[in-house]
Amino acid sequence: MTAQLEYPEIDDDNALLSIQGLWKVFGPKAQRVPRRPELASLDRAALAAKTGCTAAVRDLSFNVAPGEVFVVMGLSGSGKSTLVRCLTRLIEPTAGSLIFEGEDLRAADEKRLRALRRSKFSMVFQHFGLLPHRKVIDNVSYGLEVRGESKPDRRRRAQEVIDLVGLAGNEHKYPEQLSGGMQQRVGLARALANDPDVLLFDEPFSALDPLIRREMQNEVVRLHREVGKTMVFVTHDLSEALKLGDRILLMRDGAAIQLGTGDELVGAPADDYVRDFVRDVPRADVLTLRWIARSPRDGEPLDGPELGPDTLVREATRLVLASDRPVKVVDGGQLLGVIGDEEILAVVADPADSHWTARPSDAQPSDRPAF
Ligand SMILES: Nc1ncnc2c1ncn2[C@@H]1O[C@H](COP(=O)(O)OP(=O)(O)OP(=O)(O)O)[C@@H](O)[C@H]1O
Repeated sequence: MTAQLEYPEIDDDNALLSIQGLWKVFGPKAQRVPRRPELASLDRAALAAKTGCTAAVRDLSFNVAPGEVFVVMGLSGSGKSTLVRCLTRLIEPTAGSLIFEGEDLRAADEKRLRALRRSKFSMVFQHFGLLPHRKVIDNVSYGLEVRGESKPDRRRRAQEVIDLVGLAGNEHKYPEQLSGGMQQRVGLARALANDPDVLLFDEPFSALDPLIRREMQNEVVRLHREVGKTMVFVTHDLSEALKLGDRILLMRDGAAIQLGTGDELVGAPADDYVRDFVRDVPRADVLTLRWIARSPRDGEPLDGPELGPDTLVREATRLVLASDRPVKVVDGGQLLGVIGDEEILAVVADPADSHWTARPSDAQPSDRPAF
């Protein structure tokens, strides 16, 4: 049985970014596809065969909360890059609405869009996009220059973000003198220099080797903690998505397959596709106690140790196995359920390829933000 934990959606009023019915169709007479149900309902391959069109993004609706790290994940070709470019209309959507801070972005003219892209959004790309003939400090301050800020202001702000991303001492180097990881730090600093409301990342670390990649992921986690920016982060890497994302949108062939927190995707996959996707994830590192707590049985002692519902199974394992009493899962003084060896071992000893799903828990995700 699958756990049915409901995380309420962020409603439109408190969303920073609200996307409704978004489509991007490439190909001849693309506009007709979202409008005509007999075309809109075709899967990607059938649509391509019938019309020559590709639905890169199909009928996506979701809200992004202020301060959230929203991850868009999917295999190559699933539509991630197209989606993230549609958000600022670098790619013009075919249908749907885009509301940012209450403003209808699809109604914005070119001038307004340019201003928004300059002041509210910053993008970090896979291939850094640095200007090779400019020093680090001048790459970082480029956006401020375009915005017409004075040289002393630019320098001050550039230095601030260079320090923030750990590039101090490299201000006067040229990009080619830096390693890939350092170049991406310049990309990050440049994106932060504008003090945008939203940072958009398109597979920023895919070109980096695994160690540097992990280091840069940690850097994003740290920066998010320090500057608290809203982030939309595109990746095809599940572990990256789980590490960074408050919520993850899993896409396939342009459509949304599941939107949820990492533990929801792992604990309650929406279908076999998601189940396959998360099959190799070490569940004990992702699932929290709220997923495995059960109601106490008749006569069971309730004087065991207490843990919070957001404790990872991995962190609770030692205590649960060492305790001769069931561990109580307690939230704000309220008993949500108990956990014994059986519940822990079902997760920890689970072979990677078994069809595992969390059991329903009495625990309520009451301490989650109201998404
Ligand atoms: N300009 C275009 N013209 C026609 N088809 C396009 C265009 N851009 C993207 N597509 C198609 O749209 C689909 C989604 O592409 P997109 O690049 O958004 O996917 P992705 O998930 O970002 O993949 P990747 O990780 O490989 O970049 C693909 O089938 C792609 O071939």
